[in-house]
Amino acid sequence: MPDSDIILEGKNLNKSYVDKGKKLQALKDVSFFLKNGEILGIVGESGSGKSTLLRHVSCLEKPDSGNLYYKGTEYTGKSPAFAGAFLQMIFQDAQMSFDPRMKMKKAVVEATKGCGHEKLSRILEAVGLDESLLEKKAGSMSGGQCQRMSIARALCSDAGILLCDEATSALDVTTQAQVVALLQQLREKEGVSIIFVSHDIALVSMLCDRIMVMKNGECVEEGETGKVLGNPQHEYTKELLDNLIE
Ligand SMILES: Nc1ncnc2c1ncn2[C@@H]1O[C@H](COP(=O)(O)OP(=O)(O)OP(=O)(O)O)[C@@H](O)[C@H]1O
Repeated sequence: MPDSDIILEGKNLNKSYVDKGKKLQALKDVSFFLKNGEILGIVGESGSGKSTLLRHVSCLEKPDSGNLYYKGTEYTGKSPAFAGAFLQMIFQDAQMSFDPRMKMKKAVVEATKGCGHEKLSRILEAVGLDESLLEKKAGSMSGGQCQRMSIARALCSDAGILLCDEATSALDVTTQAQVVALLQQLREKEGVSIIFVSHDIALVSMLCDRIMVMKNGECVEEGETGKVLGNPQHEYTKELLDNLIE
């Protein structure tokens, strides 16, 4: 694919935190790219910097150094609202991401600055939710329904990129499979591009076109899923795969 197919890019991102007087570098010169319509998986053990990277990509945090680009235009240091026009985060606990006092209809339409009814109906159908759920509040919906609704909310906003942070980790196996199938379908039918962060390498290998492996804030390996998993170059990737087989 030519470079013009790259929709999102991060170059040499660095971020340090000071915790109890100790400096911790959570991102060490991390670079990545996401092509249009691609699903990029980011794997790595707890604390490797996956969520930190997504928070930077979505402008919830600013890097100490490094640059972010959307379709070749730099957006480093812009606001989360600015980034929200082209990307949306999907979190692990979808229920918590909704105001418990608010009906879904208000929550979704408000967050998307008045998504029209026709579009909302089409998106609800695409994510496999009945329109009657719009009258419910988050507390009276299942985890799977809430996660689908949070994906619907993201799609209503016209963002073409979804950043999924352990988005299926809190779901039971059946619901997890349904949400994964939905993400694949959204990529095929709606051309959505996705970064899928997970500690579950088996799930990532099933869903993602490319994989990036993170360890201690660094990207240690990156490439097409089949190539990385079929012939891992880094010891850490080999370890992750060995753990999977055991
Ligand atoms: N605001 C912060 N202040 C201090 N340290 C932080 C902050 N945010 C993240 N960290 C540290 O940065 C490192 C990376 O954390 P991060 O949450 O990105 O890892 P992760 O790979 O997403 O882990 P998990 O899979 O458990 O979610 C961790 O050591 C974490 O404690």
